[in-house]
Amino acid sequence: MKQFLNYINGEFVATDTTFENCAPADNHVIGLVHEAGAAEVDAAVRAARAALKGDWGRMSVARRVELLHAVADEIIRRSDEFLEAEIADTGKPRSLASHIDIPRGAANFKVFADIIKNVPTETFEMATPDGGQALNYAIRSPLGVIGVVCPWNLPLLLMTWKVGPALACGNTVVVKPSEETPATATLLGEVMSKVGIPPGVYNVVHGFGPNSAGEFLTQHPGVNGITFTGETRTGEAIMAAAAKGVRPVSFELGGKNAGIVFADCDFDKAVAGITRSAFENCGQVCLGTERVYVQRPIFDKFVAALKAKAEGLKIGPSNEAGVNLGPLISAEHKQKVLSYFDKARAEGATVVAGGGVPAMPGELGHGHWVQPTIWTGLPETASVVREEVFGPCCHIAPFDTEEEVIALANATDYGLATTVWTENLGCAHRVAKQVEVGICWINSWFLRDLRTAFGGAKGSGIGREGGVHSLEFYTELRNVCIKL
Ligand SMILES: NC(=O)C1=CN([C@@H]2O[C@H](COP(=O)(O)OP(=O)(O)OC[C@H]3O[C@@H](n4cnc5c(N)ncnc54)[C@H](O)[C@@H]3O)[C@@H](O)[C@H]2O)C=CC1
Ligand SMILES: O=Cc1ccc(S(=O)(=O)O)cc1
Repeated sequence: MKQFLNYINGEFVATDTTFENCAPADNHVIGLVHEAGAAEVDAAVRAARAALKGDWGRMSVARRVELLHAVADEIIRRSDEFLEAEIADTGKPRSLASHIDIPRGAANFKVFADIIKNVPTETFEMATPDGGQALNYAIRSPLGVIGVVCPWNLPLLLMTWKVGPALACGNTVVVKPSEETPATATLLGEVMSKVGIPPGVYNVVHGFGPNSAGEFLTQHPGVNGITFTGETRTGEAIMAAAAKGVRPVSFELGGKNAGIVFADCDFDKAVAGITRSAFENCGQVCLGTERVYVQRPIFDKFVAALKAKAEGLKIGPSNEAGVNLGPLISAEHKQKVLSYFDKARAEGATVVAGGGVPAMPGELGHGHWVQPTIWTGLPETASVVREEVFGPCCHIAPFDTEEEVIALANATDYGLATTVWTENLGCAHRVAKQVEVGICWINSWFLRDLRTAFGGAKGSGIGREGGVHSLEFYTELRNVCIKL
């Protein structure tokens, strides 16, 4: 049976406590994950600290950049292995993982290596009170040992989105992958060894959150900063842990994102865009659209078109040709999503599409499948309109005016992303300016340039990462003032 080991100080480390890693598609056991206890987490943090003072800490930026490019190249060279590992762990369609997860996993190393190579720091000349001059210039130093706590929805992509810039800035990392998806973080350990990243720079500790590796890592006093992607409630627990020692956090949390469709939109493009934003990755994307607001003149036509799209999506295993929708990540998450399906019905929803569990053949019957689901007719106070479901579902409501839809979009504690569909650029800009989110897409969704700022407003996060914004978190900026 496959064993998923911790990766500490350049070595794969087994422990006595293991748990099963199961495939979401049919629930078969993929392998055993070796859970890190407090001792292993401590060893990983100590190794990361030692590496900061060793070869890695002394390395030139040029050499660091070279090594990170080598990491990216090695991921691409082994992309079939990464792809198989990611598909087994998540059950997502092969087409999705091969076009998004794995290439982005590699790109995250190259892009941030190039940014650190090219980004300047500021200098200011100043007059001094004695009539002389002084020169200020800034130096960026690594923050130190970074704890990286990851979710399961885009395991390699979201982990490297943190590890790439952290290492580019000269930090060392201890990664805690989600307990649901241990494979690609472990495989990345092999890549790090192969290309010559010094021991202790990249460490992986497996396990759960509370009273396990996640908590041990975030409470460890040797961790200088914590970057986390996951649920808002978990963010609260991690923030409490980070308060001890006043350590900085960067949080990418949940969302309840609105899609806004104006009557003057390019109808077919809007339908295709909302289909993707609601159902891609089986709705398990923090940027996904779970609330759709459609201007009244095209409301009925839009609902009918989205229903046709949802019912046309092919549900099935990763390797089947033409599959659009995989399973949910776990039995527990399926229960959560189905409980929202029940609540929607109980609160008076009209079920336009789906609403249940598809019949799957053979062993797939043990998997965590749900139907793409659309509701209408609910008030804004309904559970599935207020709370993040993180499944393949959306509620569609009509609106009349621009002002009204902006108020509807903003009436949430979250503030991650919005997608707006209109041919009127003036309207698009007015909406973009007023929606309380970190990311606003116009006539598009999940179109990412890694140099741009990414993060959530309100309850959807703290801080921005991406491009030079990542440097703000992963480095300490020191001003040097020389009296000339
Ligand atoms: N804003 C963003 O960029 C993204 C946000 N998410 C959010 O993530 C959620 C789904 O991911 P999940 O993995 O279920 O999130 P989660 O919050 O349950 O778990 C995320 C990670 O935190 C760890 N963890 C849990 N409790 C912990 C604790 N007390 N201390 C330390 N670590 C702990 C888990 O083991 C896991 O590695 C959704 O709510 C989604 O919106 C997911 C992807 C991106
Ligand atoms: O699911 C959340 C999510 C998806 C993508 C990205 S990014 O493209 O790496 O910015 C971040 C979070």
